[in-house]
Amino acid sequence: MKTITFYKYQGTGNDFVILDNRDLHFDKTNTKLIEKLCDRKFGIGADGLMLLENHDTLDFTMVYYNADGNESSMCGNGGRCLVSFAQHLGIVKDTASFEATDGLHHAHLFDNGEVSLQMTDVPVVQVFDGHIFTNTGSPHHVQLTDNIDHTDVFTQGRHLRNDLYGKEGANINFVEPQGGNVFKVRTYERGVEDETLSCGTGVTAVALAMHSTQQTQNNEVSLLTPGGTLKVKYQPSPQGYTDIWLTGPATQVFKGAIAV
Ligand SMILES: N[C@@H](CCC[C@H](N)C(=O)O)C(=O)O
Repeated sequence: MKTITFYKYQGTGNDFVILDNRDLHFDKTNTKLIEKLCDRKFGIGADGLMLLENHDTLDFTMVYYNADGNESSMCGNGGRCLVSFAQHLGIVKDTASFEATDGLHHAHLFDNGEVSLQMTDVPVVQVFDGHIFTNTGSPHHVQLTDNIDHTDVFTQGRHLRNDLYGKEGANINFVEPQGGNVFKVRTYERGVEDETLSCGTGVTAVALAMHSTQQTQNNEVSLLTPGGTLKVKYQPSPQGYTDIWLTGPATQVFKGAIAV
């Protein structure tokens, strides 16, 4: 029987199966297997699966799949977890540089287990009547709500993801300002097709959306998600937002082997 050695990580409750694929042993075309490994009843269980692979000039390459088994766009919490995994493997110490689907990322690792990840620059934040749309490495819809604890994120998120964004979809974020520079956020993720406990590119989109619509004047905000607190820093400019950093915990949960 064949087994796959895996690691399970979580970043503010957004959880991932991670495989060390530096020897390229994993069959990336096996969508069904990726979906099964992420299945919470028939597999390990996760919001997504990542491969850590070699890179010619940087520390490593990140390959990201959603829980539905399909390769997707950037995952901010996943990127932070993969940086922590690279440190576990001894590939990096307290800084890292890697390539993901949206380009080059830099990261810092701190002694308290937090990881800061530089996100892609965001040239455009589109403000519509009732919502905001931006791409922070992944596409995000941001919508204000006045009772986030009682918002039906699954039903409303699924509806918006399908009816407004079609087959390609988008991630749907609900946000409620808490006063000061603090915002409560809940996210429906495409590819998971459910609410997750936190979404890194999602809270980044929320931070930029709140700044663009003058809900905050600050360059650093705290985002309270069901899985914990993340911080986003950014520099606004006439060209959009640059120097964007996502910071929060990234934790190894366990290591295991699964029969496939
Ligand atoms: N959880 C991620 C986002 C993962 C990608 C997303 N589901 C998509 O397909 O756009 C994050 O932390 O950013």
